[in-house]
Amino acid sequence: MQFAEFAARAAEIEAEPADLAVVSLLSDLFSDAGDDLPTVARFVQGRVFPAWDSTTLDIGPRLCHEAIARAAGPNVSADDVEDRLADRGEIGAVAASYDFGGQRGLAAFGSGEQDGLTVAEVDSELRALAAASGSGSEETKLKTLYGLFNRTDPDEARFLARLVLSEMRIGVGEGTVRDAVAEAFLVAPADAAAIRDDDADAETEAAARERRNEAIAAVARALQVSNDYGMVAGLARDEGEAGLDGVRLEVGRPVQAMLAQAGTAADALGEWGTAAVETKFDGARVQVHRDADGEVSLFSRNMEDVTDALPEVVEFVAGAVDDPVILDGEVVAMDDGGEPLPFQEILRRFRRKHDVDRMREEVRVELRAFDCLHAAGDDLLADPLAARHDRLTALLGDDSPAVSDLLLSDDPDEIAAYEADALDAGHEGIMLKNPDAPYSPGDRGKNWLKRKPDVETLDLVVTGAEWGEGRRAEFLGTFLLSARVEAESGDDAFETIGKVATGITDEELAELTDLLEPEIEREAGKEVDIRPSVVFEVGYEEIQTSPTYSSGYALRFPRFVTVREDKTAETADSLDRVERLADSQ
Ligand SMILES: Nc1ncnc2c1ncn2[C@@H]1O[C@H](COP(=O)(O)OP(=O)(O)OP(=O)(O)O)[C@@H](O)[C@H]1O
Repeated sequence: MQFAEFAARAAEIEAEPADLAVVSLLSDLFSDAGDDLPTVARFVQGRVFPAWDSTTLDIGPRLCHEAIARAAGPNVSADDVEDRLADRGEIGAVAASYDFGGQRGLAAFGSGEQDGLTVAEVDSELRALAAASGSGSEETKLKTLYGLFNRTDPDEARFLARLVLSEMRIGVGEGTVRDAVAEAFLVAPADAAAIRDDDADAETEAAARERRNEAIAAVARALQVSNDYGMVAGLARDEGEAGLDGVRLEVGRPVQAMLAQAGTAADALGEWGTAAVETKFDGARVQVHRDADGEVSLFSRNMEDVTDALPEVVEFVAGAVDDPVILDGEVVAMDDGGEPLPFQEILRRFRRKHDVDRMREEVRVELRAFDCLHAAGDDLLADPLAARHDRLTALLGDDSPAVSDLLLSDDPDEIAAYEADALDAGHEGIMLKNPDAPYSPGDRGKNWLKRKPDVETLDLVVTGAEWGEGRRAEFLGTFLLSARVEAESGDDAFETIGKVATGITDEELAELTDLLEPEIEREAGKEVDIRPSVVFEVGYEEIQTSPTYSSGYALRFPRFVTVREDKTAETADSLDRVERLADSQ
């Protein structure tokens, strides 16, 4: 498929306000995509790599602006691009506003043959770009990107710019892609017609809807297990539902973590009669994969590969497990006496790429596994928690400290005593889980409840900052924070809620500046806009309603706690949560 064709269809989808019509346009695009189907299914979501793959293009706004400026000609600088961005508000519109005068024009002038970019070419160039590393890689990336922009017309440039910055924003979320895959390849045309036809009789329509829902469920299950929209789209087309049903967990390919809601023992017992009670460890979520060759890999809750940062967990698993497995757990920091250390300590180890050996001496980490998703060829997602936990104990041993103790109880007093013990031992609280529930990846449902007495903090996204003054002039100082507003389409928005400047040491300011500077989108005097990507955990006294910030709320006495390196803008706290916390104060 020509990239121009992809861009035209993406523009059409973006302009379509009705959700059902978007699914239908997307389904047509998938049907027409031919060999490029997997790539197109990723591109519409602003992805080059599957969701499970933590490879990134690693292109910050600055690099993208520079590439656009180069392609736009010698009189255009990255600053000009940023000025236009301030005017137009969106990188796609900025890219489309320049005339890159690409090769398409030349080709049309010469042979008349089409020499435009193809979807496959854009994909392979971006993949090559992602693989560039080490010294000189910035320049390589810039050249590749410049080369691509140079060959685009304005419509293509719009979507290329958005794709490289992972900001596709055409109103296509994961649910839309799921429904469109089902509609394109699994729903019979007669059923699709019956659902659309206002005059279809009720029984026919209900039966058609049921079949459509079954098809969507088959796609959803395959996506949960694989986190690969491209592969699932291809399978749905080539092998139908039978192909999707055959998708299995693959050791080495992470799945999304099951999440928890806040809740109490009374909630748990009222709902399930008996609750599975566990310690809530104050660490970082880790998914452990050990393949048939004994190779161990570790992933964060964002499915990012953190294997190299945690060698002692790798060594422990390699020594303790003989079968291929996927385990879910928490990695915790311990002091020399085996007491748990605060969460901030584990963050000094997690995702670390340098000085791992030195840090290993400073902060000791251990695994606390609490779930087993796969063991020795068996996928266990659909099994009840109690059975999965038995499997975990069988693997690691009954009294292994690496396995969470699981208490099955229907007695509120017993649960209260368990909670008191957990807190006494320095843990964060307890988890209450439905012992009969399956493992539902990515789901923050009611089957896992978390209970912690600590004052609440918020995980907010940094969307702006101000350069400091005097001896802090080289550092970003005051940080503007935003809460996430979930959109059906998947294009989250971010609404401001406050600024934080308290609780940060000079050393931290330098680190935060290094972290945030590449994400700067615009500068005006001392103020900068920052691409939503870094998450701060922030404490506060109270949440107030306030007209000062776009969320309608403000934080009283906000203070910086830590950078949530294990979170991304998409997993930061939502405005809904802020509202709930404000209501419950
Ligand atoms: N025994 C356990 N079972 C499940 N999760 C646990 C357990 N012990 C600790 N956890 C951690 O608790 C997290 C859920 O609660 P918490 O609110 O602390 O996390 P969060 O990252 O701040 O928020 P959230 O996960 O709700 O977005 C899990 O993601 C996991 O990392």
